[in-house]
Amino acid sequence: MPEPSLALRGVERRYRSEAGELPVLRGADLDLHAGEIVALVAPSGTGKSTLLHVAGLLEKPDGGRVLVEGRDSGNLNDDARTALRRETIGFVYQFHHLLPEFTAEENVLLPQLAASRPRRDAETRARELLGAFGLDHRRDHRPSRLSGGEQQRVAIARALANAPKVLLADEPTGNLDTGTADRVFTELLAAVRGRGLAALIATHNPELAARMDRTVTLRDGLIVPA
Ligand SMILES: Nc1ncnc2c1ncn2[C@@H]1O[C@H](COP(=O)(O)OP(=O)(O)OP(=O)(O)O)[C@@H](O)[C@H]1O
Repeated sequence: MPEPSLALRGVERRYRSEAGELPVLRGADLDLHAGEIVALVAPSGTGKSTLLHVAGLLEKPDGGRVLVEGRDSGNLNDDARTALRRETIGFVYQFHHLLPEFTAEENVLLPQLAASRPRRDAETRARELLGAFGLDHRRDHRPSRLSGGEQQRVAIARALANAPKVLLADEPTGNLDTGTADRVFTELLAAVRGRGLAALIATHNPELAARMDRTVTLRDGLIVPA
């Protein structure tokens, strides 16, 4: 078996507050291989977002390890971890999180410039990606002038901008009406499959989960088959 694109090994995450300590992840394990799309379906408050943020190197685990293509993120300083995240992981949120003062094209361009891609290459890639999501005519629009479905398509294009190996998504179509959600989700799956990425996608929708390769859930802070 080749090395997983993303591996969680005994990942722990707990939140501290005045009320005490809340252990959310208590030793979570996961292997996610290239070409594999996994649904994460679990009740509200069980830790899906926490898991995605830790897996996506946005939050550090309190224990255990997160390995991306075999590289242990725990051994890296903050800059190196940010660079690893930028180069290997794309993240799609429920609410698009696009930068409001920038156009669609600029939103897809900026992560590439942050990763030191030459501007001309980055512009070409941003246009290709927006074109692939049917957004040629929306390139120069700011997010507020886009529909919800268009905003999420731009967010997906942005997540793919640095050609990641792993795509993580937290309810990526949870904010859209049913018909739009279905279309955007179909496009997301096609983009992930076409690129052979490893993906972990949180959803509350069993029909969307059924379109992925397998489903996992969170139980008592562990990742288990659903
Ligand atoms: N920064 C934080 N500080 C303190 N507690 C937090 C923090 N983030 C999350 N929690 C708590 O940790 C638990 C898991 O939260 P998380 O957002 O990961 O759940 P979730 O499964 O994604 O929920 P939902 O489906 O409602 O989005 C919840 O009880 C939440 O209140």
